Amino acid sequence: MFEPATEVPVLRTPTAAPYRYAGRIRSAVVVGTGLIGTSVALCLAGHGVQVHLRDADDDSGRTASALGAGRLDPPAEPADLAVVAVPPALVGQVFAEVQQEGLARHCMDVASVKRGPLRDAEALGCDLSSCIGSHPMAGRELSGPLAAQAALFKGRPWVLTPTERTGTETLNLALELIALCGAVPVLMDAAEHDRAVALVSHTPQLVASLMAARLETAEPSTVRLAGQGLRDVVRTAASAPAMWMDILDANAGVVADVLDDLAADLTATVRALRDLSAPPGTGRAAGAGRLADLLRRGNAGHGRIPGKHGEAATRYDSVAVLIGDQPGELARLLADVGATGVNVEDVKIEHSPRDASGLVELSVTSGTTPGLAAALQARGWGVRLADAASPIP
Ligand SMILES: NC(=O)c1ccc[n+]([C@@H]2O[C@H](COP(=O)([O-])OP(=O)(O)OC[C@H]3O[C@@H](n4cnc5c(N)ncnc54)[C@H](O)[C@@H]3O)[C@@H](O)[C@H]2O)c1
Ligand SMILES: O=C(O)C(=O)C[C@]1(C(=O)O)C=C[C@@H](O)C=C1
Repeated sequence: MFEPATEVPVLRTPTAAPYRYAGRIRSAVVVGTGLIGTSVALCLAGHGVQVHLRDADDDSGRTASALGAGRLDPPAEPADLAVVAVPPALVGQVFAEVQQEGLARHCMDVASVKRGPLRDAEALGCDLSSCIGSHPMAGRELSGPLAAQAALFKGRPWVLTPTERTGTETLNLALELIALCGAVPVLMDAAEHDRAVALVSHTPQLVASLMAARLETAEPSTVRLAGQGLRDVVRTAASAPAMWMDILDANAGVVADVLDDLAADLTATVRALRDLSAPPGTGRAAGAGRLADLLRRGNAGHGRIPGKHGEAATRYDSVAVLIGDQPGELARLLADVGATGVNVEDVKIEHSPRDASGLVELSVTSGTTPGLAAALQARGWGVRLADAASPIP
């Protein structure tokens, strides 16, 4: 396909390998100062890069600047790199503007689809040797600069889609940007990327929306019972519809193929449940078998989701601690955990809908739970040990 740059290690699969920072990016322009653009800008500014911000919406630019993401004036001479973080349908147009204005010597975008922006840039006559497509596999269900986080990309895969026309310097700058954001580069071609994200990102978004849509007309007394299971499934249903329309528009056929397979599984599951609800001796056993097989396949698929830093999912034990709903309570708990010397790998908080309390689930390395639970109990915390270890994706 193309020759990877020699100076910076290029990885086909995510690992937590260290990167050399070659110091190529001294200045950058971030176009689109929403969630992703501002998060990137905060990373760059945090590494001493001179960051210039541009957004079609003045408020967005001003807010990002006030957060310390960069300055609002344009660079006096072309910046080393423009990071284009606008909706996917506008990427080609913004690449063309950056090149026509001489705003930066190289451009990369971060859009969630890769074939469309490349096609648009080509159609608009952009110099593709200095443009590169990319997609950080990290985000939030929130938009805008106020949702930005410098740590958003830490340990996450960040896809790069260079073509045979991409210049080595452009690729090196993109790799350096990914390194500065603490992410892990994964090289793919644009079509391969779009097929992969149809399964791991675009279909999950639709499933979340479909499930959440079921709640629209549900009885308030039903919705009130929502627990963590539902919240985990529907979190991304809160995402901005306009952005997702743009993404799905650019990958519609591929996503429809994945949904066809899912629809077949749904139909089979409905049949299995109908059989299971029939009187004994009329196919109940077969229905139960097919349902059990689906649940087993779910376990197997879940187990394939990589853990932190792209490693195989690690199994952790968990300790659940009851905390009161008062200022400083969580900080006091974490300080007490810290005092025991046990490293917390993940924290989940389940709020009680009725009481002024919550259940904090601390995931810790397997084997450390008995000592941790005893130490916390000794400090007055109400503690429950979970029966089963849970993998952290
Ligand atoms: N949201 C996510 O989780 C996520 C994750 C990875 C990649 N992405 C991709 O990142 C890009 C940005 O997404 P976001 O979530 O940050 O969106 P956002 O809505 O938070 O920010 C987009 C910003 O682009 C600005 N903008 C629109 N048109 C512009 C133009 N012509 N010139 C300058 N600014 C313009 C908007 O005013 C807005 O501030 C999208 O391409 C998206 O597909 C999003
Ligand atoms: O976790 C979220 O809220 C996301 O937005 C994540 C997510 C994803 O599906 O992984 C969504 C779309 C982006 O293109 C990249 C990341």
